[in-house]
Amino acid sequence: MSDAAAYATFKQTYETGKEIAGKYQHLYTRSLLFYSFSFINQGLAYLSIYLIFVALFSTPVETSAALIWLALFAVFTCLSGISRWFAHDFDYTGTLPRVMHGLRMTLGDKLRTMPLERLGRYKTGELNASLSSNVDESVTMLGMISGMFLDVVITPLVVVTGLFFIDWRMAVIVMVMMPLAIPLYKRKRQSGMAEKSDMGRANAALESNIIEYIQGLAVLRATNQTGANAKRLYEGIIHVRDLQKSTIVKTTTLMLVLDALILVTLIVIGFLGSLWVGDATMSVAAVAAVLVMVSRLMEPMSIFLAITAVMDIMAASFKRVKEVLAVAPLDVEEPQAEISSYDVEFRSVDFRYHGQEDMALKGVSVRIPGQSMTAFVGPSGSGKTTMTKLMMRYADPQKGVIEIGGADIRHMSQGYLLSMFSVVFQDVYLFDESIIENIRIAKPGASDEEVRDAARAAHCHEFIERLPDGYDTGVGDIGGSLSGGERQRISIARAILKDAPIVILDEPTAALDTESEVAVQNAIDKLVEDKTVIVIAHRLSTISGADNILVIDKGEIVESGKHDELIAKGGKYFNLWSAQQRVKEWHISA
Ligand SMILES: Nc1ncnc2c1ncn2[C@@H]1O[C@H](COP(=O)(O)OP(=O)(O)OP(=O)(O)O)[C@@H](O)[C@H]1O
Repeated sequence: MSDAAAYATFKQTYETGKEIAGKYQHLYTRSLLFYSFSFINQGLAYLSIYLIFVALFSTPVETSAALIWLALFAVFTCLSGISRWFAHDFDYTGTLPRVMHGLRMTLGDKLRTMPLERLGRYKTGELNASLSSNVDESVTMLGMISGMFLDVVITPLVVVTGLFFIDWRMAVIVMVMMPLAIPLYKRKRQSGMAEKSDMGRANAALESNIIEYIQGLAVLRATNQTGANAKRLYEGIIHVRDLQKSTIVKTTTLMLVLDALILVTLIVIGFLGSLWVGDATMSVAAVAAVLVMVSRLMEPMSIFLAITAVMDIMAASFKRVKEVLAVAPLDVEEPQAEISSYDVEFRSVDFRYHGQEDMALKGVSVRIPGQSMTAFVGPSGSGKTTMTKLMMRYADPQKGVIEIGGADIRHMSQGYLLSMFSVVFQDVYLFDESIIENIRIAKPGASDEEVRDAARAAHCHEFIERLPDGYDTGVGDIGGSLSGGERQRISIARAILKDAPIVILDEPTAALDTESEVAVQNAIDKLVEDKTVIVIAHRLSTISGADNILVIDKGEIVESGKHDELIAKGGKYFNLWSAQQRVKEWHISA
């Protein structure tokens, strides 16, 4: 234990423990002090066994002295037990679950404020692992480890110090034998961290493979690809099994060697003790007491390597938690912005996605006037969605400024900025709650009547009323039985309820049949009244009435104007329009 590397590790573990404990640090430190006090008393209790034996082995037997030393033994044991009670899991009132809760809440807040672009780089399973198993492992192991570690260190130290007063030769034997464990410890520590990191990575990858496999099962079945993906999952399971096997084999071997070392110590003590009793340089009481004490140390010493494994798992798990906590939120610059309108302006905006070579947006400068309808058109991958994402601060552009109402959006809090937007996507996510709560999510606190009014305006009241429990029908109960158009209209009801001044429509009617399209279009007409409306459109016929059309190509705005102006110009828009007209004609003649 006096070895520098071991000391550093103990210190690091202590520091990690303080970090995990967060605002309960003082209780953690207090708990360690109580544990230390407990194990000092435990060592003293073991030493008092010697005094009891001396009294019992004397002729005649000194019964009253034996009883006094027994009382002392009882006092030390009680003090040890009581202080362990105060130390346990920081204190006996349940601090540990509070630490776990606190850490999860901090992680939850981090996910809420993390730039969406950064969030998108994680696999679902990775975040799942950080929030659940890694938090569990970090905190639970912290609770386990503090007591175990101090038990292994302090009790033997007290006993060995006491042994010097009983028989220095015995103390030397124990001091020589015990440090032999240090090379084992060092070897285990070196390989341990790498193993635990590998295991952590393999488990996170497996969790994310499982989630992706389950989420994508419907698509995989439809494309008859279950076999190929199951193979990836199977390989992940095998990899985790192999890592576990190798860790168990290594750890068990080292533990058996350590157990053997302790047994050899006992045999050496018994053998030399017998010789020294024989030449009258040591008493029978002393040999008996030393054998009892050293065998009592066996249990904590034999779990010594298990403790190092726990220290490694805790450090590796908390490292993953810390990686998530270290992601910087999008800063909100001071002073907070005051806005005068809902115009949206891009000034020389360049944006490149993380890890991509090509720019998604190049020198985009455009003003989208408030209370008007602007359409983004252009080929797939041209940057239309990226423009809408940047308005909501999905990420900050590498160059340029985005303003709303004349104010830089970096000067707006996330809550304020997002309160200005309603978005209707093609894919509508419904939470596993009732229909009414699914709509109310857009405006928590809205009354039932407000929600129903929004649903009526979005033309979904009728189909909701026909569901088994009307508005209280659980989305989980009806599963995928809502049609695309119905889901769209629920999404529009959310947007109507939110009543935000800027509405983004990501081509919501593109995937619908004609009947649903008419219903959804009616709902949209209600939603966009008096709003700044931005429509991402592939089918140009749906936006020919827009106040302004921006034609985007390879991240640049290449044309802008009204439909008639752009047609007259005979450029990119004209080509897109003509191509779509030709497709329509083919459909009619086919
Ligand atoms: N999360 C992402 N990470 C990396 N690259 C991305 C990401 N999202 C989009 N891109 C890339 O940025 C470019 C612009 O994408 P964007 O989604 O803005 O295009 P779009 O015009 O909306 O396309 P579509 O009409 O197909 O939706 C594309 O090259 C795309 O591959």
